[in-house]
Amino acid sequence: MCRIIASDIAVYFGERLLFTAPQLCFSKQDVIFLQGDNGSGKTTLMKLLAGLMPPTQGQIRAEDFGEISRWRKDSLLGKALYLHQHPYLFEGNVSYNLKLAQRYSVLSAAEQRQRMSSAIELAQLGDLLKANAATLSGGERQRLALARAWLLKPVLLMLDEPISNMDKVSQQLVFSMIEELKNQGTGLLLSSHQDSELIRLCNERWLIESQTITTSQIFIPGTPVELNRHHVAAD
Ligand SMILES: Nc1ncnc2c1ncn2[C@@H]1O[C@H](COP(=O)(O)OP(=O)(O)OP(=O)(O)O)[C@@H](O)[C@H]1O
Repeated sequence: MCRIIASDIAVYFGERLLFTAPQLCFSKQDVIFLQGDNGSGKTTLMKLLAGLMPPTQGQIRAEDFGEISRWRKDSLLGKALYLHQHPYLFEGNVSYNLKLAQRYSVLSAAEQRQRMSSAIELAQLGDLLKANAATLSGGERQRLALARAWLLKPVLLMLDEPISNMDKVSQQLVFSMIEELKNQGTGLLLSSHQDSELIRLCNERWLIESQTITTSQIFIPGTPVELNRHHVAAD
């Protein structure tokens, strides 16, 4: 099963310890709620798992992804997609942003077409296709960014505060897209600095508190619990 495993990691900025974590495992089909106060290190953890920065101590490795490309062979880059809470959009209109993202898709042409129309419908971007991305509201930007990720059908996706600062309508649209990604088997890591509706979708919680990351199961009534799913064979 595709997964990213962090072992005995610690992150320091200068002398300051941000957090430590003995063992974290983020697998396809996991839906994890990452909770911690502002400044506790949620974004930093996502950057580590995306391979955008290394931990100060410890090791992070990817398993079972196959070879994406030669230059990425030993790298975490490109394995878990990370969406920043203030997403970067390309200069141009909404349609251009979607088409540019699709260039990186490895799906068949038919599936790409199908995902493009479902992305536009689910994110309700139909009336905005010709709008300049720079003029979009915060909620519309988030919806466009999630639609771009949707096009790629990622194995693992990390969403940083995906429904913060959104009105109810945008929250509901994003919530539905996340739920749909979950149903399709995408592994999700969803961060929030507060209690959130998102936790209803999750089967695990990672909590950053007192500079330590702890993990616990979230038991959803009526859902079978898969035993030993977090057992990681020692190297
Ligand atoms: N490159 C860096 N150098 C020094 N300090 C940093 C660096 N990156 C992050 N920090 C600090 O680490 C802390 C954690 O930042 P991070 O963005 O990971 O927190 P967060 O939990 O995502 O916060 P929020 O909920 O406010 O988004 C902050 O105090 C931040 O200023």
